[in-house]
Amino acid sequence: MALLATDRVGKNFGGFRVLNEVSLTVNEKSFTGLVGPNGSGKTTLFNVIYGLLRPDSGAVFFRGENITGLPPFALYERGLALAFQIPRLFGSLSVLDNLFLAAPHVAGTHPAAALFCRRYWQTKERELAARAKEVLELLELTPLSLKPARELSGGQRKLLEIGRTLMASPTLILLDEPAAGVNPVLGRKIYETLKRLQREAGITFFVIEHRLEILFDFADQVYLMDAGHVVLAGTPQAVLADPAFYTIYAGESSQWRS
Ligand SMILES: Nc1ncnc2c1ncn2[C@@H]1O[C@H](COP(=O)(O)OP(=O)(O)OP(=O)(O)O)[C@@H](O)[C@H]1O
Repeated sequence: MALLATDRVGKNFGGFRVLNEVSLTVNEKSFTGLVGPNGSGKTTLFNVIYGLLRPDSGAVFFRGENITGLPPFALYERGLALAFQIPRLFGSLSVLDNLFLAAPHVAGTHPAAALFCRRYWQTKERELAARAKEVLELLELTPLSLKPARELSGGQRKLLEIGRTLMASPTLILLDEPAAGVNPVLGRKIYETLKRLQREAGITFFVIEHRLEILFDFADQVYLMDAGHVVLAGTPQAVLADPAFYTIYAGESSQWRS
């Protein structure tokens, strides 16, 4: 069943067509990859899905609901989270505090709320602590809980960024290049963790990746974009067996641009 769907999404930047009638679906509990050469429109599509950009045409559906143009916080609360390529962490705060700050439905510390809803906040805090503990265990970051985020290695920061998305117990996580900037062994380890989350927690992943040699070992389904179009879709094996894949990666294709 389709958890996420884009229906003929179009986006122009100053007369340049960056997304052209992009229609795709991400099935529930799948590990779906989005690949394509530089500038093919992958990040723009993620930004449209995540409400960071408004499409010029078309629509985005999440669990059957039209979410086009909804802001990121509204999507996060619905179970759709995005992990940025460059982790957006608070460097001087601990790993644990970075997780706390990512939790949804935290309305802040209004004095009236603190005074009159004490029991509510105490329960809320206990729930948050339990969730953070779970997330740290899932990502094997427990020993680093109290370390300031700026002292983490590149790979650990990526895991913490993913951990921040997990605080909302999301149904779907969009990931922009989780293996970028880390060595191949760590890149694979990150993917193994994601795959475990897919299997054990039933989380759906939609992942942009340039490191195809890693992604293709983990994805169930892959979309290939070129010049703003989806040009191939299928299992990694099917995509690799299609001559169009090699033409595009040889940089010969721009015939779809309009
Ligand atoms: N805010 C913007 N204003 C103008 N043009 C933009 C903007 N964002 C992206 N573009 C252009 O849109 C095209 C698609 O960019 P996008 O970042 O979506 O591609 P991508 O497939 O994610 O590339 P990469 O793999 O290099 O990250 C590029 O030509 C880019 O220069």
